[in-house]
Amino acid sequence: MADVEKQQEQARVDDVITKIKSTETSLEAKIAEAKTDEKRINDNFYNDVRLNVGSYESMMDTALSIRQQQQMLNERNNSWRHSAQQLDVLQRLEKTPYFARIDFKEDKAKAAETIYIGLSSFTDGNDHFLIYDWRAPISSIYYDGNLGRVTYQTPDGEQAVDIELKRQFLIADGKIETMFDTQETIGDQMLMEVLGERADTKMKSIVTTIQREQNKIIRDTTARLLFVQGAAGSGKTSAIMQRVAYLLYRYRGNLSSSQVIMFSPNQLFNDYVSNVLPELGEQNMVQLTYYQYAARRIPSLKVEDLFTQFEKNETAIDKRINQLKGSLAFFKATQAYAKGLGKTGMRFRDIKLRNEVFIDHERIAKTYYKYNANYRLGNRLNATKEELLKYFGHRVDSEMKAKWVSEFIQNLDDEGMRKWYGNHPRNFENGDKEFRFLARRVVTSAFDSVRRGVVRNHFLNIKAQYIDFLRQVPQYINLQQFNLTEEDWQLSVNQVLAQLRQKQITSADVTPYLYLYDLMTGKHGDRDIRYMFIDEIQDYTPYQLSFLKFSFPNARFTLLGDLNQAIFTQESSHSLLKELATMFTPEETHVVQLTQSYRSTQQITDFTKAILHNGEAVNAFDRQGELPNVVLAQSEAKLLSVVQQQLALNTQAKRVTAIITKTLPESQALYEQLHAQGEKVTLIRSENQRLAAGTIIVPSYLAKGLEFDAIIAWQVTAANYGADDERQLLYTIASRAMHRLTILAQGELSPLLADVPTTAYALKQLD
Ligand SMILES: Nc1ncnc2c1ncn2[C@@H]1O[C@H](COP(=O)(O)OP(=O)(O)OP(=O)(O)O)[C@@H](O)[C@H]1O
Repeated sequence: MADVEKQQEQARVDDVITKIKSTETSLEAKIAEAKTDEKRINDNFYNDVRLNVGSYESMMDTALSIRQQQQMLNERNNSWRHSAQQLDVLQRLEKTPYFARIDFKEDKAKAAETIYIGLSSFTDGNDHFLIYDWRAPISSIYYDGNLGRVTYQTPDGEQAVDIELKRQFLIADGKIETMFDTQETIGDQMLMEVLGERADTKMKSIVTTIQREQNKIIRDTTARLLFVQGAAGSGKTSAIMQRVAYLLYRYRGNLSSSQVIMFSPNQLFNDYVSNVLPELGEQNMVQLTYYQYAARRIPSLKVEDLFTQFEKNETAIDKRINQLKGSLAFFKATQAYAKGLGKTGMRFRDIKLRNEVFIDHERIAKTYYKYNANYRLGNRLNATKEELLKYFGHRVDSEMKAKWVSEFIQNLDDEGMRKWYGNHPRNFENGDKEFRFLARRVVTSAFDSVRRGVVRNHFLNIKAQYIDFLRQVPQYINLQQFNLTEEDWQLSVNQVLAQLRQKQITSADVTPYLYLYDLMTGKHGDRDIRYMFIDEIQDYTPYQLSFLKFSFPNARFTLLGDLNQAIFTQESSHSLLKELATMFTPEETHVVQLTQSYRSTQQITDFTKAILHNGEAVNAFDRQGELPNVVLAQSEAKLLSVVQQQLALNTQAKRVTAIITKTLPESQALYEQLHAQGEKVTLIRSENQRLAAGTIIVPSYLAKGLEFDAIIAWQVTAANYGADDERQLLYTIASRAMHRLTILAQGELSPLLADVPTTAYALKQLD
């Protein structure tokens, strides 16, 4: 491109940066002022507040004045925080003001308009846009169209324009490093440059190179359920991070990041993606794992964690039972059972006070079932609680006459009196009234655990109820359909009972347990959450998804997954899609399939996709690299030296390596050995760790969703990956590699690699 043109563009960049800097200066002044203001209010807080606690009226006055001061403080605080956020964005813009330019015509007869697109919009003093936010409606044409006629969505409907020029820039520290005009949607050149970079311990945003299909996901605002099936490395996770940023922009003022939740596969992954939104100038949404969500709701039980779930040995019957417990049929059975509880069968516990029955379960049951059969469980429960509290009140009244109460009050010293009166004024009409006041306080306090028990539903016996439900499941579900006998089933219920007695619950039981409890108590879920994102959807059961839909009734769902990578639900993952289809109506469901894989070189993608049988489509991106290596050795010592050699090679090529083992004990053992040899490696043993820079060793189930320059897959043997249901796991492991893949096995290689063409890898057999 002509140098003149580059100079002109650079001159514009310089001009925009000068304007950005000047806006920064005025923002800084504004922030300083708001902060000083805040400090002044804070310092004078108690001088400015009228403190008067003499009478009730003057106390109200004081409270009001405190509230006013508080409000003033909050306003100042908000204002400088908002400005600080703006400043943060400007500081980013100052380094890279924009990455694209588009020239287009709305009308053939008119002159072309030029816009520049960057991380955020920026206007000059006259409200003239110097930079358009990448999320603005018009910016969509950068991602969507080729040159020529294109249309884009605006809040007022579709708009058509003719694109005459599309120019991309790489600007660093205010200097244009490269710029080129492109015919493509987003030039391959730019994408190639980005993809050739090294992996990082933190995910990066893809804002400059979003692909057309991804743009569809990012900007979809009409679906209630947006389902994305995407091959490994096709940018599902990247696209949802961008989508959150988009939604926060599109609904600014009406949607806050706290109304957006993302369920992710593990904590390590949360840490991995934690920089993307801040990089885009937005706050992170709420991120949690399903385990955290469930465990937080039942603090009294120990919920089976990821490690146990993955490493336990399940029998074929266990697997079928879990499949049943994850099905929609089981979800419906829970509903049907709960409905039946409106007539009979609710289990109640006595409410006790110091080991004595205070309200016995029969009284509770009688109260509960005296209401009309049409009453919903939640209303029935509330009415019961009201009634029980009334009864509690009567018991307090009669207890006030007890001898211990008058003795207690008579023996109170001044300090004790003060405590029982609290803030209550002591102007009683007569001594009798005063005594009754104190007696009520004393008795209510003595009975307080009973009142709390009523309010907090302690008289419900959820454990017994859940077991009762499980026992009755054969009445609702045909066990034969799940290839189970009545005996298999009842034996499994005994196991659940034993676990509950030890205050434990498996991941297969925790969701039905919570759902049953919610139905019993009439809980309606969290209505505040507007958007739910679930990544790695293939590891969820239809039951869990239905439960999440119930728990977040006002949320729109974006579900992302790769049916090729189901590591917990394996064979049932393909029926998931069918079951999903029944959860939302077809009109409100959008399905997008991403088949292009961006993460890995063509050689790695071709190798990994050959591991799959009847898999979902995967297309390699044309980025060339080495063939994957497969090395076989007879002894572990030999294999270990191969690891060391490969690590040295990778380091030399400035590639960071992750060694992935199947299980945690294997990771630990390998770590010990490498460590003893003086290798610098970090063992990732729990999801609560952070990803370290340098070589890491990680068990397979923690590597979900992550990516690394180079992968060494340890012990890909027939013993470790022999069964067909480990195919998806092996695929997941291998597809983490961006540039290099090494597969190692001692003895017999996994038969799951048998169908990979021998031309797709380099084989070395050591003796
Ligand atoms: N449009 C894009 N521009 C640049 N890089 C991209 C683009 N799309 C994806 N990538 C890169 O490809 C890699 C894989 O993306 P991502 O992790 O989002 O894929 P995924 O579909 O979630 O993968 P998996 O299911 O295997 O975990 C990342 O390095 C990401 O930055």
